[in-house]
Formats: sequence, structure tokens, C-alpha cells
Amino acid sequence: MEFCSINLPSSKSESNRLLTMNALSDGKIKIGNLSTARDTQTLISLLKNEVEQSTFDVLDAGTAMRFLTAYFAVATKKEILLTGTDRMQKRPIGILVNALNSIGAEIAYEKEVGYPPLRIKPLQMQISSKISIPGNISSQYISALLMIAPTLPKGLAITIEPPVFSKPYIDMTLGLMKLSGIQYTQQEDVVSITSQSYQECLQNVESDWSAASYWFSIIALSPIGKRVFLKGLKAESFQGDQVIKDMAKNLGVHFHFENNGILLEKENSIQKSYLKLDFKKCPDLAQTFLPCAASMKISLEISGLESLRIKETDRIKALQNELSKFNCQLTEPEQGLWKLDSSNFRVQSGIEIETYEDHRMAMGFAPLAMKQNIRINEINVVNKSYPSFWEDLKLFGFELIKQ
Ligand SMILES: O=C(O)C1=C[C@@H](OP(=O)(O)O)[C@@H](O)[C@H](O)C1
Ligand SMILES: C=C(OP(=O)(O)O)C(=O)O
Repeated sequence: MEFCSINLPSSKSESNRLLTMNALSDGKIKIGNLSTARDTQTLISLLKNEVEQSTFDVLDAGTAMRFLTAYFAVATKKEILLTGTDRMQKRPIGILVNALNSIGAEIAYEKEVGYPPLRIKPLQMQISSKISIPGNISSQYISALLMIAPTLPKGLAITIEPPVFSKPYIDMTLGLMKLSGIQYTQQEDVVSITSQSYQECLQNVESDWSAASYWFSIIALSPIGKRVFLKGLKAESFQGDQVIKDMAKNLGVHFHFENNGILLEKENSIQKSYLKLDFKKCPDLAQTFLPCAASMKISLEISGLESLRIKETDRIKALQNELSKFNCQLTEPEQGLWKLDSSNFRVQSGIEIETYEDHRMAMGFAPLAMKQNIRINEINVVNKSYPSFWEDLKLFGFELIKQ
């Protein structure tokens, strides 16, 4: 049977880490296959213009904001201003700023305490080599601190206070640092990194598993036997979002790794009507999985959604609003425990999906067009992580009408 092949974008998470480590090592890390995602392109251009500029605007790129805060705190030679979109100015950064200032950095808030924009002065002297940081707000703070640790004269021991959310992203940071020649020790909640240099190396960025997740959803909603091939994905990956391949088995999606990618196929499998899921390690998959499960009338008991409130938008509210248009309710009956009632999922004409300046709202709901025509507003949001998303849908056979 015919199937279409999709060239996924490469991972923006890996790209942005490698770019940060390359800047910290004065260009020792050669990077192949950098992502076309706007978040990565923004970081590339900010780092390229570092010498001439003194104001740096990350737009809506969370990793760029957090990684550059740590980078400039230890590497800038002049006072700089680091800023972002209105939404970025509402995404907390106080935990990271406090940690950096406790090491000796000089970071001040330009507007509201705890939030960007930040004014950062050159580091004079490292005054401490130990910090403790809560693990349940954003792992990006921890990744940012890990990457600068080897460049500090006294190194750094970071205690990551449990519970830890988004842990695979911390492991990805440590994995890429190791490949770039950095040694570290990890004992219970403490990661210790001595002062040392990144080594010359060549790193190739993998395809993006978060982007791949939308294809698992599309195949889940396709007729039995429908297939798609996703190029560049491998069985071994630093990206925690690879768990989508196991999660999507519950949606009747079979996968098979081949030499240069993964083949997905809709199988004739018994479908469950209820699932229990935890998104603590893979928060970005929630917007893929919930709309898809809803439209398959699979109700969910969900944990691990806490961090969604401080991402591109309040993603819980956004999901609640948009799922309710399909007669599905997402509620939080107990703190930290959500329920999605999909039993009354209903398709109706004229549904319009709002995207709240959040790429994952557009891409998470788009597969529902397998069931009915839907209108998605502000389609350019996808550029943040997957610029060719709509073109790829056309390759698969989606009919797109621009209005
Ligand atoms: O480090 C990273 O590359 C990311 C970490 C996660 O954020 P949190 O650690 O804030 O959950 C994830 O949601 C984001 O898309 C990318
Ligand atoms: C949360 C995301 O990105 P960031 O935090 O880097 O803006 C995302 O891509 O879903």
C-alpha cells in the first residue's frame, strides 16, 4: 500500500542546548541538522549578533529565555537586556534568577519581580558553588544551570528538589553535555560538575519527537491500514517525547523502526474507552493526546499537567475551552488530578479552534479534521516548532482552505 514520507523538523530542544553549549565553549561544538523552528532560528540570530547588540528579544522561546539568562549571567562582557513577548513576560523566571544571583551573578528585573525582562551585568566573581532548586516548576531552569556549570571557576553542585517534572529534558541536557566532553557525577538529588572545558565535537540533531506526535494522532484517527513514514527518528533518542510511540498503542497505532525512520500504521485493535495517563515526563504531549483521545471517545484520568499553566499559554484553560466545543469536559476534581470525559464527544459543523498563540494548540487539534471540517485560527503559530506542518498535512492528503 502507498504511504507518504514526512521530513520532520529536527529537535528544537536539542538544537537550543547545542547552540548554548557552543556559545559557552567559544565555538567548539559543530552542529549538524539544526532545527528550522523559529525558537532555534531566534537563538541562532541572537547569538550571532551578541557583540553588536545590547538588547536581546527571544520572542516566545522559553528555552532561549532560560538558557540565555544563564549564558549571559556568566559570559556577557557588558550590561544587556533580555526580553520577550508579552506572554514571555508572564512566564516566571525568579527561581533561575535567584539561583544565578546566589552564585554571584548580577541580574535585576526591569519590570515585575520574578519575570522577564531582565537586566544582566557581567559576573565579577563566583561566590558560591552550591545551589538548590525546586524541580517542579520548569526543568529549563535546571538545564540552563547545568550547561553553565563547567564554565564556572569553582564548578557547581546542583540539588534538584523533588518532585522533578520534565525530567527527560534534564537527562537530555546531561546526555548532550557528556557527548561534548563534560564529566559529571550524580548522587541522589545532586548533580556535581567541576570546572572543565567543553571538547571539540560534531553533534547531529535528531528529528523532533514532539513534532512526530501529531502524526501518531493522525494515524490513530485514520482508517485501518493507513500508514505514514516519519524520516529521521531512531529507537534511541534523548527526547522523552518518544513515549508517544508507546502511548499511541492504546489508540491502535502500530510502529516499526526502519533504517532511516519509523513507519506508523493504523491497526485493527480493540480500543479502550478509559485510560490513566501521567504527563509529568512529557508535558508537551498533552495537547496531542487529549484532543485525539476525546475524538475516539476515550475518557482519561490524567496527572502531571501542573506545568502546563506557565507555558505558551495556560494550556489547561486552552484545552478546557477548545475540548468543550466538542462536548468534552476537562475538569480537576482533586488537586493534581484531571478527568477528561469524552463519552459525549460530538462532531458538529462550523467548529473554530482558537490557538492562544500556542503552536501545540493548532497542531494538537488539526488531526481532528480527519473527522470533520474544522477551522483553525492563527495558523502561523506552528512556526515556533514545526514550520512545515501545514505543508506536510497536504502531502498526507489533507485539504487546506485558507480564508
Ligand atoms: O528543555 C526543553 O527543551 C523543554 C522543556 C519542557 O519545559 P518545562 O521544563 O518547563 O516543562 C518542555 O515543555 C519544553 O517544550 C522544552
Ligand atoms: C513549552 C514549549 O516551549 P518553550 O517552553 O521553550 O517556550 C513547547 O514547545 O511546547
